[in-house]
Amino acid sequence: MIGLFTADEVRAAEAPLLAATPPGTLMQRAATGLATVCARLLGSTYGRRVVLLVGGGNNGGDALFAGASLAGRGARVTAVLLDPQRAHPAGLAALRRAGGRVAAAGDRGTDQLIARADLVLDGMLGIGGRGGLRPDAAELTRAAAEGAGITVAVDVPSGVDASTGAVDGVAFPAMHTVTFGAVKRGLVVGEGRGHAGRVHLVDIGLAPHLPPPGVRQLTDPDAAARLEPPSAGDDKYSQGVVGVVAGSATYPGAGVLCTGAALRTRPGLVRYAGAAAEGVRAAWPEAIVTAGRPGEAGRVQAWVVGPGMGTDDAARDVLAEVLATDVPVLVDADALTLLAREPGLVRRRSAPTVLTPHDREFERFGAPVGADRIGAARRLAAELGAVVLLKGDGTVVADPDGTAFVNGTGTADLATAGTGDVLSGIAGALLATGLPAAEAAAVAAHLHGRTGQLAARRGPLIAGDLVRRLPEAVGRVRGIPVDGLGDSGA
Ligand SMILES: NC(=O)C1=CN([C@@H]2O[C@H](COP(=O)(O)OP(=O)(O)OC[C@H]3O[C@@H](n4cnc5c(N)ncnc54)[C@H](OP(=O)(O)O)[C@@H]3O)[C@@H](O)[C@H]2O)[C@@H](O)CC1
Ligand SMILES: [K+]
Repeated sequence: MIGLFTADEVRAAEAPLLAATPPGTLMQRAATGLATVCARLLGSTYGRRVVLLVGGGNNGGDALFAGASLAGRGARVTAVLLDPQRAHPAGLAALRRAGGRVAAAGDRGTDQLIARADLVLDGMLGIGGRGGLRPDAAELTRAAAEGAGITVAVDVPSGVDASTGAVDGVAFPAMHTVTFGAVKRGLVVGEGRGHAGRVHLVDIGLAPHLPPPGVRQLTDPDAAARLEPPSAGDDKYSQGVVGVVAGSATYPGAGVLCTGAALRTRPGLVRYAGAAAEGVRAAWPEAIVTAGRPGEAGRVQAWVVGPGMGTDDAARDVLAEVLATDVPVLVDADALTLLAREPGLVRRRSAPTVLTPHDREFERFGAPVGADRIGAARRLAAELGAVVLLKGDGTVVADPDGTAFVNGTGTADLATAGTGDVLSGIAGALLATGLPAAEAAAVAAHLHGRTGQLAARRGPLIAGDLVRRLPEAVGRVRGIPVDGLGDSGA
């Protein structure tokens, strides 16, 4: 698992390390790692134009030392200083010694310099940044956004809140972020995720000083460890039976997608109960289908309730019936709308409940998501005593006990009708296996994102493609090579 940390946690961890190492050691480690990544991105350094955007703190110091290293390898490096009086003196001296040039923000020609750069390094502000970018920093950021060069952020893209990912106004649009010692939460969640690009972690020796992470990201091996294949003694019941209540007679699609996703994730046994029975039976002869109530479907180890089921009184009664059971329940879509009117239905449960809102559904529970997505998901989870899977850029899963996950997989192609129904089916199947609810939700988000990445490689995807590609994606997460895809990366 990858630990995700706030700026304060990183600062606190740095303190003993700074005290135990000679002055400047950590910055040298950071700058060396940064220069290595930049050189790799450039391919060759000789003659390449590099512009450093340099703020008055240590983030600027990192950029200056890395720039000195690139200048030493033949790159044509110019530092643009936001505040010439406060630029890191030793870093500036190192850059000058290596043959780098220095300009000030606002000098004539700075915009053209940035526009023509092969690589723009953002060392304006890191974990010391507060609030929206000041006008001069915002101006340099705009120039970098318009240029054609590779954009690399030092530690954190300037303008992104390192702890929450919030962006107030503009922020540096990095294709790559080279971060030091620990992955900051703001690089993987909310608006920050889109500004950070690919994240490269440079080891500066911080790990032993970091607290146990309260927020984590799953890797493929973490997900694989929770997607155990059936063993020789398993039968169709022992893998966990999942029940699905989704879709309506007029719109059976949600029931078909949700049931299909559950079957393809964990093909033990799926029971369907509801008005889309006919459509589900036709699509999935493997499922056991009833047009009756959930109580008539037979015993299950987890329920999925909500997608496409409507919000009328009958739907409300079905939801109440499912929530009155003593097994884990995943509540999605229409059932979230109903639950927001009657949150007591979930508070009185003893078995785990997982809620899977997007932002508008979340807001129905009383307050908008706001800029701190992890904080918002944790608040609602604690309030309702339920796991909250908040969909979005960097889907957040929050457990009522305070632990949380931020998903690291996925693609913008997943923003299409029915993909949420698929996620619910995957998560329901994993809940039925007995995984702790927050882990089931986090693994489901991971697998759903990987499946989307896989499906999107062959062109625009629709939700049904995800269902079809799920077995391949499970194999891939487990590290089994998939024929015909040409590489192993996502
Ligand atoms: N500590 C260590 O051992 C190590 C630290 N490391 C590096 O140091 C970084 C942290 O350095 P830091 O603490 O000096 O703060 P930093 O991020 O440079 O920002 C402060 C500057 O930004 C300015 N500024 C603030 N808000 C602003 C705004 N909205 N708009 C515009 N400007 C704004 C602020 O101005 P001021 O408010 O003081 O006027 C000040 O000039 C960290 O991210 C990592 O890169 C690595 O070398 C590894 C070892
Ligand atoms: K930065």
